Amino acid sequence: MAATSELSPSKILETPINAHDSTSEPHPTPPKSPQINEPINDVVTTEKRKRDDGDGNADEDDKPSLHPLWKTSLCSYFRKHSTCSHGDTCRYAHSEEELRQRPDNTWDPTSERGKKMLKSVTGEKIAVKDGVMMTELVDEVDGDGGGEEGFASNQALSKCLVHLPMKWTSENLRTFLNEQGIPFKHAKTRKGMSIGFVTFEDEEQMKSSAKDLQGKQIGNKTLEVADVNPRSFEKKSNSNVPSSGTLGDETNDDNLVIDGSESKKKSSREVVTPLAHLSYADQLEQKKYSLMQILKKLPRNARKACPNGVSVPEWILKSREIGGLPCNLEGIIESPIVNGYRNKCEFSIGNSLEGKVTVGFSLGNFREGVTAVEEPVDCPNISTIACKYAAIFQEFLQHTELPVWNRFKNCGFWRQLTVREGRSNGNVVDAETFDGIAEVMLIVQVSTASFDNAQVDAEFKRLAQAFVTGATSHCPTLPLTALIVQDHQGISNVAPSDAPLHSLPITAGDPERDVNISAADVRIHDYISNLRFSISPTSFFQVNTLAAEKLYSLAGDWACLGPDTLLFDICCGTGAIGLTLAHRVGMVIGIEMNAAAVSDAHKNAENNGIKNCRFVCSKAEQVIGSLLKEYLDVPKEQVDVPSICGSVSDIPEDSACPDPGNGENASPCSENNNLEIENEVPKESTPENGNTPVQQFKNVVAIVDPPRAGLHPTVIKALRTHTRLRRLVYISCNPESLVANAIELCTPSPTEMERGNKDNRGWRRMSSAGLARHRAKSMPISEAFKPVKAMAVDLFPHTPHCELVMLLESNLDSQPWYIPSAVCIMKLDY
Ligand SMILES: C[S@@+](CC[C@H](N)C(=O)[O-])C[C@H]1O[C@@H](n2cnc3c(N)ncnc32)[C@H](O)[C@@H]1O
Repeated sequence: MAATSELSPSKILETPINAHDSTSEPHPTPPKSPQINEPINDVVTTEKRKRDDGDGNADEDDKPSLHPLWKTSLCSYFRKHSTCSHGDTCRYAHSEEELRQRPDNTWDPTSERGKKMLKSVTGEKIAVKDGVMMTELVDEVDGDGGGEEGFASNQALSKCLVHLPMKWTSENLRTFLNEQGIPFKHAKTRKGMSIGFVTFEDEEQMKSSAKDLQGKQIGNKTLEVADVNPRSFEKKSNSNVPSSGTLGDETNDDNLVIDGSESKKKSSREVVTPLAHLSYADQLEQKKYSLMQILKKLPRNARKACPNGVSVPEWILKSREIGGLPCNLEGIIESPIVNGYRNKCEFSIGNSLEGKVTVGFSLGNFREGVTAVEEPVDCPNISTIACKYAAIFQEFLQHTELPVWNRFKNCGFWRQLTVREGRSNGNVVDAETFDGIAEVMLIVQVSTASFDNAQVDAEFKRLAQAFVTGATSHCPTLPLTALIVQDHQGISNVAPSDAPLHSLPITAGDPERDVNISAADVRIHDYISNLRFSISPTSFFQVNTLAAEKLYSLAGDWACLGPDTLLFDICCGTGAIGLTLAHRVGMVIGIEMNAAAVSDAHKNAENNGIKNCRFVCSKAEQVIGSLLKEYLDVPKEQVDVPSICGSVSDIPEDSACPDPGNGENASPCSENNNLEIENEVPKESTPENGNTPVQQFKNVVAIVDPPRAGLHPTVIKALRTHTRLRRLVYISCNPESLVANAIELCTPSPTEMERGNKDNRGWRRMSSAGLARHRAKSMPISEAFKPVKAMAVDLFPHTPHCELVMLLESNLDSQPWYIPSAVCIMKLDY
């Protein structure tokens, strides 16, 4: 990879990107060098590819000018024909062995390794290629009985097995070892994790068994064997071993670190900012390439899902001319700042590989056996201020009497630190002086259950004092606006939005200022497009404010807004999109399930003097139908738009629809948010009282910006089937779910509905695209959208993530089946 980072940006941009996939044949001509912010579609022609690598005979190491993507994709021509006229000089790999890893550490998604990786990512199981780095107390390994002596007393004769099937019990593991003829003394698994612990009779048995087990296949998983070492650092007196009953029965000798090979260990920089070793131009190139690979799934899957007897839409046919893409990917908008841009950082708390209680980033996935936390050293996306507060907190934790959360035992006290920053208007943050960062909110997540109130209160006082002293003793003084404690008992650190919050006084004993503001009133502020935004502790706000400004204005431009426009801002958070675009439309309806964010949105409208917005607090799937009906289902004579069959709210919520492919609900929601419609802004502009007659909105647009899982099927169905909604701007930080949702939105309807197509069995094993194809079949007959254009906006420099924006439009007249009366009959049929 050294050659990659040495390449100059201009070199990269002059070098063609391989974007041909297994469906494009014969060999495509590589596109003219794509420039940042220019269309980057690779045109497929019948010409042969030109070589760009001289005679192609030199060793890879001797080729500093090689494209970073050299041999990082499999040659589709070779795959199909088992031959390729370029032979060894082909820039695409002819075998899995020849295939190189991409600079962002991913593999060609069509390769075996790529598929494996994709599977593990979509199933939320991040592969442990980084080794096992468990630094927590693991003496009580299993809860499923066995009655055996724990292995803690035999650490020297124990090994940790990684990549076991998650569901295996200790009995499964023991059966497996017996079947494989592996002798052992004890064997246990850990519930909810893919690791197990095996203790052997003696060293010789351990060595030979470890050798036999290493690399064994269990299903599609490859077993890894890691060491279990006593944590010598724990032998010293450790103030983090609690005096309370929760962890108090541990002896220091029971503290273990399970450790993979040295060579595999990663730094927090590599984990958090895996692209940081590339120049920014190269990073953008990487992201475009990855996005293109994902976007190609849209026409492929929509074609597959296209019903028999219905002609394949033009956009799918044309996709071959643009390298298999669904529409032009118009480029990628750079982030205005690339370093220290994050205004929100969540720091884990755990033991470092050296055993020190550390506030920083986890080096991997807990379920896969990685618990080590390392300081946020050299992570260029993290602001200096956030690192300073992490360091202050880490120092505090060295002397606290309360224990750090233990993920094995689900007990402990200190769990997580979140640092949120607010800028002053128009300021680009200066990493050294903190100029531009006007406010900081610290949120410390704890679990107070089973701890003595008096002790907890005393610790909170010391904590507040530590932050105040740390902030004021720094030169220049660090801003500190609020200190919040979030009390959360759950297994993972992801707390529900209604987890109790308490505000701690941070006034350094100044009685004048020593009033405790209620946590519900605590906000920090930031600016987008000159509007001031209030942000509550749990409200979503884009982490890169300056880049978000570009994202929102792009979405507004593509939405074709005007005074006649009714804009639905779906998943609106604090109202950022709707409010920044409110001056360009007649009215905004924002929908958001987080009550604190909706309250922020109201405040933000009021504080910025915006009167044409209404914010509704609910899950979008629960209100989208009734809102569309309320605003759009007006008598025919009032609206100059063909109307098919009335309201989507007539469509029952699809309770039979499975959850998104990852097994999670599309929208986790705290119970108290459901279906509550909060006060509207402004009251007098709602249609019920007639001040804003609904017929004035000739143009109806939705901008959706859902969480990573994408939109709920009910929302997709409502957006697609409402005849007045013809333009949809989809913003997503997860292009996979955008593509999956777009498959449902863009696949043509059959001429008549298939009956009994609700068999969702097996959806858990489906890819998100497969599931979308399946769902597309049960979409009521309706006009499909078509992808018009797409553009990326880089909100996350140094990481593989990127926001993707896609414009989808529908054109009712172009549908051959569109005969209003006939359609109505079909709909009734449905
Ligand atoms: C990616 S954020 C976008 C927020 C906002 N558009 C912005 O740019 O700041 C997604 C938002 O969707 C909200 N959300 C998640 N599921 C939802 C649902 N089912 N209905 C409504 N809002 C939802 C989250 O609370 C979060 O505020």
